[in-house]
Amino acid sequence: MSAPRTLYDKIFDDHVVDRQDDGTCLLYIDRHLVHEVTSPQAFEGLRMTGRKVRHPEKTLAVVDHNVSTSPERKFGIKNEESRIQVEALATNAKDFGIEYYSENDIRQGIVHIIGPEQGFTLPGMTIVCGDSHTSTHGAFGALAHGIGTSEVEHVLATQTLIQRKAKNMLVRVDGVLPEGVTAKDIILAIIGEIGTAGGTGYVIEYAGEAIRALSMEGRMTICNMSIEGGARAGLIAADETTFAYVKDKPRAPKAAAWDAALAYWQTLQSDEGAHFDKVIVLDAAKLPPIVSWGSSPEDVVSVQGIVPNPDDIADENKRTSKQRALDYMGLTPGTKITDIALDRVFIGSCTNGRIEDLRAVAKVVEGKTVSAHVDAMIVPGSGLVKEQAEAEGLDKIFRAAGFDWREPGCSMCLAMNDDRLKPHERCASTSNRNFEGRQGFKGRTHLVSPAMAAAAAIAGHFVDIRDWK
Ligand SMILES: CC(C)[C@H](C(=O)O)[C@@H](O)C(=O)O
Ligand code: SF4
Repeated sequence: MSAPRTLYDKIFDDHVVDRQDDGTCLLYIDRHLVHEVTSPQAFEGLRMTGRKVRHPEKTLAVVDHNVSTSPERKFGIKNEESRIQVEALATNAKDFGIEYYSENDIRQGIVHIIGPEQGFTLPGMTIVCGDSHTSTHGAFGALAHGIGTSEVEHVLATQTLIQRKAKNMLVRVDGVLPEGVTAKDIILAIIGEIGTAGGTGYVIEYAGEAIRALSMEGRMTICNMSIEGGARAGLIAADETTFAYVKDKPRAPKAAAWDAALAYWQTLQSDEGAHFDKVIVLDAAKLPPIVSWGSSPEDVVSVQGIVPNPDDIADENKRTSKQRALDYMGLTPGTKITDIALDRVFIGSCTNGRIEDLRAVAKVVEGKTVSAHVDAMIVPGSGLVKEQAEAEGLDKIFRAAGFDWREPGCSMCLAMNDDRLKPHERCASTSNRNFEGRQGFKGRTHLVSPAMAAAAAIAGHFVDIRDWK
């Protein structure tokens, strides 16, 4: 009998093409997603050396970061820099024979939303993209992680990647989530617990009753933010929920190929007794809705809490950095989280821009009105999410409540397109990063779940969604 292995061990082993004595491995890559920001130099590299893309059919390109989310975008991108980057990807995709979703294609959207929608993302695969939030795809029991531009070129040319094995971490979330508490709150709580460096050198497998109970959307939210916890990737073993989501997706295997794939996918679980180098256990029943107060995703507190006091921190470096975060955020220690007033609300991103997120928002805001001093926008993660939301009449609910309903893209998750905060504007955001300047120069970001962002838009300040009527 061979030693018990983790899910990560199994997927890794199944993709090793070559293993050197020092542990350096060459891994086969099943799927490569490409966006406009990290690919131009990679394609340029291929051109300069006269190389082709090894497997165009295992590569999919989409524009997301730079696209405008205004309906006007069908008349062309105004911003010169963005237009050049978007046009470069269109040209590269054409020249190298790669399927490409332009901003006018219904299938366009954030790279980590469109992969799963198309069935391009499947269990057991190795998936890479020149983007840190590639960890999202781990929700399907796939080994998925971000790579740099030189690695993008390497994968384009060879369909392989040089990797060393990471360590195994298990995060087990037991129990049942209380009403109003979501996948976003679970992952924010985990990052609050382990810190942004807690996952460094690890691949995290999420397991336990609360994880099993999540939809694919919720699982993607969790795996998406593995990177904010410092991990190389996040994984959730595929199960009936996964198979039901994947089945009949455009690129999923069909007929006999489906049966064969399913038989393999069902073997992809951590074995009983498999070794994890680090184990964290959380009780879902004890989790509150969470709000970030600082400029790091680990700066989190319960919505019922207060802005913490850096003076209470013993470590001097940490104290200084948290004081700086408070100054940046314009917050005073001791302020109740529910007393923090907002200027902007952003609902979207690859963390929370899927249909289930929009349904949760609609449930909160139906028949209500956005606060007079809040500017609130909702950005579907893809054209298909937008189409589905509109088929369900969600756009009407959003518009009637005073939300701006936009075209798909990364939008105000990062200040790389027209959607951004003005200096000192304070925003409740469903995205994943709250670094200084992330949503715009001197902008102030508070990370929350979609339901919490929706309630904050209506009330004009944070409210405990568990009390929402
Ligand atoms: C622009 C891109 C390279 C970047 C990433 O790698 O994550 C972006 O998607 C982000 O979320 O900061
Ligand atoms: S939505 Fe945000 S986190 Fe996701 S890929 Fe785009 S910029 Fe990165």
